[in-house]
Amino acid sequence: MTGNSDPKKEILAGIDRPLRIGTRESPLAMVQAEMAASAILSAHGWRPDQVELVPMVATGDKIQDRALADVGGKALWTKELDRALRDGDIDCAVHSMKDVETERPDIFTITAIMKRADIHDRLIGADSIDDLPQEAIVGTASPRRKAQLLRRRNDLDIRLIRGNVQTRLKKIEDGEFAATLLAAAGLDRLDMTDIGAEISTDIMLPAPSQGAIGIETLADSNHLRRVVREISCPNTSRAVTAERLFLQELTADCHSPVAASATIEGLRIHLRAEILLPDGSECVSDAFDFDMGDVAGPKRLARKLLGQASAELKAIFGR
Ligand SMILES: NCc1[nH]cc(CCC(=O)O)c1CC(=O)O
Repeated sequence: MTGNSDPKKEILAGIDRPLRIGTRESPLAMVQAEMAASAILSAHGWRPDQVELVPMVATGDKIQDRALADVGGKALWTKELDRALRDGDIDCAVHSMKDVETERPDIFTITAIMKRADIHDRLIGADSIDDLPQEAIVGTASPRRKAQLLRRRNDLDIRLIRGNVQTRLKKIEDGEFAATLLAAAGLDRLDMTDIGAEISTDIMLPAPSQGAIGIETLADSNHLRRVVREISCPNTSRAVTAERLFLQELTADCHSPVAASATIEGLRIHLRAEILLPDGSECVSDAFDFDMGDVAGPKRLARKLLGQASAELKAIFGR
């Protein structure tokens, strides 16, 4: 870096080609990448042609016949973007933070987390979980949603549903499933704001990081980090970091029956969380308040929940 001290100038000077933004190519991922792109453009006052989306297919998108929780190997949503980022084919990668493992290769860093959207889940196919017919077939690929549904309605017939948001909605229309659950954030971003009924977080606490979009860069690229971090929302970052530390302490991921939701209250973080048996027969939940910088807070909550769990529930988390 030269001694020239106008940071904006340095940033612009470094970009002798458009900023290449990597994304999965599902319709939702593309919308999210466009949101990141336009936020970067307006943060730096760039012209539209100074960013470029680079779409790619993730392993998780290719495998449609099984629950991803059953697929061996990790990084099902991130592997392809990781390779492109590592090889310099893209400058940054846009992810749904919910799908990003807590253990990431050291060469990457999550440089920005954008302002969070609605964290709720929405039920499609009925007005509420209690309104579902006896033994209704409900589609979900999420062990968390499955466990939370069964906890409230153990008569329900929960079956695997896969595919992107549009595919899943079609399966409800066609009557293959009576109902399904989708993140409000995804539906809203796809302009489906009037689809589905909001489920209270008391019934269905969301997945850690739900509703948050993150942008990853190489850890050693100061230049790109400065470009990208402009679009980070500090409070969303703090909340998502707390939820991810909780998840990490459990050695769990988005295929685990785990829910967590942090909110910022002044200089404190309020973190609610729960762990469940997959059949919903056990749910251990609690909430902690801790200071913003206290990275041990989320870990204490994780250990407290494990401490109250049965041997069977502990075993889900390898304890
Ligand atoms: N695992 C798929 C996934 N990852 C992120 C979202 C929604 C968007 C978000 O939470 O930001 C979804 C779809 C869903 O759960 O309905």
